[in-house]
Amino acid sequence: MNELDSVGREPTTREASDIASNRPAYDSHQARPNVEPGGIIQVDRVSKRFRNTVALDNVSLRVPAGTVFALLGENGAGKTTLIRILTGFQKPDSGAASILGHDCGQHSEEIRRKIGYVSDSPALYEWMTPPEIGWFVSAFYDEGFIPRYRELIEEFQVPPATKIKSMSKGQRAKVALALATAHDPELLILDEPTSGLDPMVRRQFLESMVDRAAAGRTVLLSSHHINEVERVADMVAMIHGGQVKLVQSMNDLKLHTRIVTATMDDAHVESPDLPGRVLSEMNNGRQRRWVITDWNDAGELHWGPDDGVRQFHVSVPTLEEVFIAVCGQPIRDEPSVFDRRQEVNDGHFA
Ligand SMILES: Nc1ncnc2c1ncn2[C@@H]1O[C@H](COP(=O)(O)OP(=O)(O)OP(=O)(O)O)[C@@H](O)[C@H]1O
Repeated sequence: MNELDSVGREPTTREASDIASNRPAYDSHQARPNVEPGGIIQVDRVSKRFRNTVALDNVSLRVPAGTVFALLGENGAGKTTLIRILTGFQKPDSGAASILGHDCGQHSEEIRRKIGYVSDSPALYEWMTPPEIGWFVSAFYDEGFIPRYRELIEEFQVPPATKIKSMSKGQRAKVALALATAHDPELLILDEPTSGLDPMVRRQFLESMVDRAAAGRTVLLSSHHINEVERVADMVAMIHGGQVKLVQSMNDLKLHTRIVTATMDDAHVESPDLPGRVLSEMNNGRQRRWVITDWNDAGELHWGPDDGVRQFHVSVPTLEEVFIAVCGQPIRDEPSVFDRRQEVNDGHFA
């Protein structure tokens, strides 16, 4: 048994299944295979500056096939700039990016034909109805496009006779998603896809992303909704001030990230060694708090009076707590519904 703690509490495997059981019904993390990094998207040392603003600073990323990969960052972090570079709408100042082996700057048309892309404010022909716009866009794709598009429009319950200009934001978003996915792209890129949508429509969007990944497709999604990312993403890249601060699979985050809090004997005691990499440290007199990644399961804490530790406690952080530790500030979002911090380790000394 792979126990972490000093008092014989739950092993990591149990903890992972407990976490999964708190997930909403549409979450299919457990059903999906572990995908090895393959690099359907490759970003190498990309930088982009707008006058005095550094939008991207030496960003490198690999997005494995068959995953929902989330770019998580606060407003202005650089998410849209990265997506615009990937889709060829913007050129990097330096570095290189490729999708499905095609250079994003040189082969943007080829890339756009192969992928699906929904921007944060999709531009649709206002005077057209859903069938008309579908017919128009189908000219760029094979004959399978129209039947799949019809299916999606029906599934999303979009009113077929209503012109785009008379549609609600959610209905327009559904049309945009149907247009972006009817050619069954290997890669779907979504920039803030659920922003401004009502909960039902958001849920449908999230479900469809998870379904796509389950079918082996890849979804790159930009978001500052931590709770949504936590529910649907397989991997997350935390972006702050144009820099990628952390890239990790959600599984690894849960298994190998911990918060350790300790009360020391006195304020001057040196912090003891920790089995992992410290993301953040809070030192407030006798109270210490560390957010740690690369937590080594074998590295049980055996702290005691000899270490100057009076008592300590180990728990699994929420994604938001990891984000704050990594990026140094909270992300503006509604409270996470996936607040499932669990105690996995504590020890008390008289
Ligand atoms: N065309 C532009 N001209 C000048 N500055 C820009 C331009 N595009 C982006 N920026 C700046 O680059 C930085 C990154 O912007 P970006 O839109 O990529 O962030 P974001 O993470 O997508 O934010 P949000 O979540 O608010 O959409 C911001 O400071 C932004 O003001």
